Amino acid sequence: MSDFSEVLVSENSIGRKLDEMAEAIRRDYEGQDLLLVGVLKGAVMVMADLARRMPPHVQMDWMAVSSYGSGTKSSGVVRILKDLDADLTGRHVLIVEDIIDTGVTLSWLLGNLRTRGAASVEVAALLRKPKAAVVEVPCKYVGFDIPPDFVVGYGLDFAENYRTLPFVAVLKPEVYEK
Ligand SMILES: O=P(O)(O)OC[C@H]1O[C@H](OP(=O)(O)OP(=O)(O)O)[C@H](O)[C@@H]1O
Ligand code: HPA
Ligand SMILES: [Mg+2]
Repeated sequence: MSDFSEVLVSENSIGRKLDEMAEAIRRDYEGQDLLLVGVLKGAVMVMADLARRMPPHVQMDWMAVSSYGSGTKSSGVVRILKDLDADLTGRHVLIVEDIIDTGVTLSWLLGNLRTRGAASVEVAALLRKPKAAVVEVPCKYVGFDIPPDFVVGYGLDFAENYRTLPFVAVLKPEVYEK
């Protein structure tokens, strides 16, 4: 029996949306020094696919933060597990995220990165759950607004599983309630 109640965003729709987002980003940052900051682990897929649509002087760096642990509810406490290698002074930074759910992670991360002297700090997120927002986060590039269900796939996990799926699906509640 499938663990999913529905495929919410297909592999093809993700590809087409990333084409649009990448074009907007390329246009907005043309001729500027752009650093993409991926938030591990969830943003691995979106970062890899977005970065491949960027010109060659766009750079990537990674930060690992975690607030969900192995469950489906935000702990509300964000921990840095790995910090950036890059110095952000004077750089245009675009945080790349898989999902904005409560907004707690990004709101904390924006606050943190904005203290590091960057020329600008903006956000690109593939998914956003407007009805789950606890904190409003300014997000310049959004792929899809989705309902407040727990989703997995394309980098998103439940207890580290399902990240490898090429699509985004709604996880049946009986999978995480057992
Ligand atoms: O808007 P929020 O409610 O804060 O949720 C969004 C964050 O939660 C997930 O990360 P998680 O903490 O599960 O770590 P992971 O990326 O390693 O799965 C996701 O990748 C986002 O970073
Ligand atoms: O819906 C979600 N699924 C997986 N990880 C998440 N982290 C925040 N929201 C989610
Ligand atoms: Mg997670």
